[in-house]
Amino acid sequence: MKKLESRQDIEDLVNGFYAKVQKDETIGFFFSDVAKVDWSHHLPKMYSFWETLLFGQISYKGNPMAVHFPINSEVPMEKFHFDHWIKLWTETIEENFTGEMADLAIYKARNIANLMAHKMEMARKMK
Ligand code: HEM
Repeated sequence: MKKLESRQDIEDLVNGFYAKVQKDETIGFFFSDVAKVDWSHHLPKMYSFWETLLFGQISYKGNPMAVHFPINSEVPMEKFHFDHWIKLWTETIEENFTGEMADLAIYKARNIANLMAHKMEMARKMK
């Protein structure tokens, strides 16, 4: 199987992941109904986000946590949503890629998702 090693690989991975997300019954509605995501903006942002995290190519400058708070105040983003997000991400990687970078992409996503789940829960408690 292929190593995760180029910008093109990241684009393929991100496209594959969000194709799953869009038709997913557990988390798809956050994108289509709650945030009404413009995919032509969101996807390139996610390519850069992952390129920055994995290859240290600083192409993403943003605050990945911040955009999720307004979504969370409309519809609670619960731990099980994040667990499901991780499941889809891990599946997409394992179906297409192998090697250290692929493992790192799973590891980093899991850390961020867990932190994000915690922050969303805290934000709901502060209300
Ligand atoms: C259930 C879990 C998640 C849901 C439903 C979700 C949903 C969304 C939505 C709807 C947006 C678009 C916001 C907008 O443009 O208005 C977004 C942006 C984003 N998400 Fe998530 N997300 C989840 C988990 C994650 C995780 C685990 C990560 C990181 C590993 C992540 C990283 C990002 C980044 C980098 C952006 C773009 C931020 C920017 O605009 O600079 N998300 N997310």
